[in-house]
Amino acid sequence: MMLLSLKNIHVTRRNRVILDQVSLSLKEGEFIGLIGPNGAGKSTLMEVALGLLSFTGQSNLAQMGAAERARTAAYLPQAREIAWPVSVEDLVALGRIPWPGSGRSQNDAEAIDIAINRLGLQNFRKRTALRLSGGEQNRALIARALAQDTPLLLADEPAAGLDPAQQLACMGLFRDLAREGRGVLASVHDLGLAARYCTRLVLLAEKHVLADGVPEDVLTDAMLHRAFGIRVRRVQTPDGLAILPLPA
Ligand SMILES: Nc1ncnc2c1ncn2[C@@H]1O[C@H](COP(=O)(O)OP(=O)(O)OP(=O)(O)O)[C@@H](O)[C@H]1O
Repeated sequence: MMLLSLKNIHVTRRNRVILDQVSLSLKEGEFIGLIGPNGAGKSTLMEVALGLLSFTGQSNLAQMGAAERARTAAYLPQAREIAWPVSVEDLVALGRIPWPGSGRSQNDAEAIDIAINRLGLQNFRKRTALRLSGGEQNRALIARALAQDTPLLLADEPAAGLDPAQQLACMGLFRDLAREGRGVLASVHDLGLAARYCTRLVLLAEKHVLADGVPEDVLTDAMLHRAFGIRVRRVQTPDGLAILPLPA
């Protein structure tokens, strides 16, 4: 089933064209890594998809009412803001707001437990989220998105600020969610993580989708040089492809 359908997206910010003729679709079971240089428009595209920014073109999510959209797509924004001194458990429970019971039903309790366990936050449950480290707060916010229990998850640089083990756990979690039948769109800067964990990569640069396909077809020398101005060293490991960026 198609979960996300963006067609001919055009975005202008402060009289500057940021995205032009961008189309992207995502089906259940896919974990798409959105890659591209700083400023390419990855966050912009996610905000547009959710109807949070004005644009021309079509987004199936932006066409939905707020309640339906909140039950279809969870969103981890790039700015990891926790506004109040709530416990991790209460923060994660906020993900349940779109559902009947607003955090207090049996379903809510189960979804909150699952999210806390999958992010390894059991020992932080009663802690004030504002007093966690940056990486721990990030995991709590991913748990909030997971508790929303939506078929689609949009995550803006979910692995940013996580230690290497937590980066692997985070990417592994998203891969598992896709294997369980959800769809995940996540912006990723680490090309090796993107290559190993994503089912598909979409490379945004020069206002367009420069490449869209399986990782080995997108991460070509020519594309990486064009989009990032780098060359790379590739190492095949038993765990998949490792990519070392090098100056051109
Ligand atoms: N509030 C804003 N007003 C005007 N321009 C903006 C605003 N926010 C972002 N931009 C511009 O839009 C472009 C795309 O930004 P965006 O944050 O979507 O890029 P990105 O690919 O997510 O980058 P990064 O990898 O650095 O997170 C950039 O050129 C940026 O300067």
